[in-house]
Amino acid sequence: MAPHTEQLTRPAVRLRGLTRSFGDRTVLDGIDLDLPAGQFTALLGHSGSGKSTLLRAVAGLDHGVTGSGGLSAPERVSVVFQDSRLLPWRRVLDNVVLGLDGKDAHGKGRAALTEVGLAGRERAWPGELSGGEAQRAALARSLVREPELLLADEPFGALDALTRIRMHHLLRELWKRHRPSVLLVTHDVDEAIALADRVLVLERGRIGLDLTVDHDRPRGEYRGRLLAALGVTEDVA
Ligand SMILES: Nc1ncnc2c1ncn2[C@@H]1O[C@H](COP(=O)(O)OP(=O)(O)OP(=O)(O)O)[C@@H](O)[C@H]1O
Repeated sequence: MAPHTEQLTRPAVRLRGLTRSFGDRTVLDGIDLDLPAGQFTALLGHSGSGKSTLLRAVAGLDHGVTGSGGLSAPERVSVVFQDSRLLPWRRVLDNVVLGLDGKDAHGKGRAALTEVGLAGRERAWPGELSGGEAQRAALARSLVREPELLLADEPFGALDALTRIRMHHLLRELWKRHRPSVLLVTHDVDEAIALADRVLVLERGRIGLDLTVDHDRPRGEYRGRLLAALGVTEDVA
């Protein structure tokens, strides 16, 4: 990915009136949203609120969406899911460069694996990796494609707490270095505040809260507002 050279002016993603229904149930109800280029955005919401549906729409994977004003997203989009989706019958490096053209694909793949801390594991089989290592490999597979937009659907949801924290650092570092736009779907308010510069809450098919996070301010300020937007009180009897 090219180093960050431009200001956050040009929207990478632009949604106008994005609507998605399944039968008579409307899950996304006319969403208007701009994601500026290079911004790290997290999307929170209750289970079933439509987070993955929105992400799939932005990824161009859902042809059932409708909209009054269209949907635009960059050409180079990478998606990372909760499971790494590595092909078990291909070695790690081959997974990372799968489908990649160009004579230096393997060199780029090795560099990406080094960036995510997997140098030396190029010839391992996916089954030999831990959950965290597999997600690192999935991130390398995304990176090597130099995405303008990285979509991540609960990428750390299946990891233990310590591995999650390490992965948070890694993702934030990779983002700072390469500056793709990121849209991270998560259930975890603390993860959203730790990683993102903007946190959205999806509620009844709309963006119910749109919060800009200043990382120099105490996280508690944001935590309370986000939990309240999700209808959660912090008091434990
Ligand atoms: N292909 C589909 N057919 C029918 N209903 C669907 C389909 N995909 C999603 N839905 C419904 O749309 C709603 C939103 O689903 P979605 O997976 O986007 O929620 P989510 O916020 O990502 O949930 P979670 O946090 O549990 O992953 C759910 O009620 C789900 O059952």
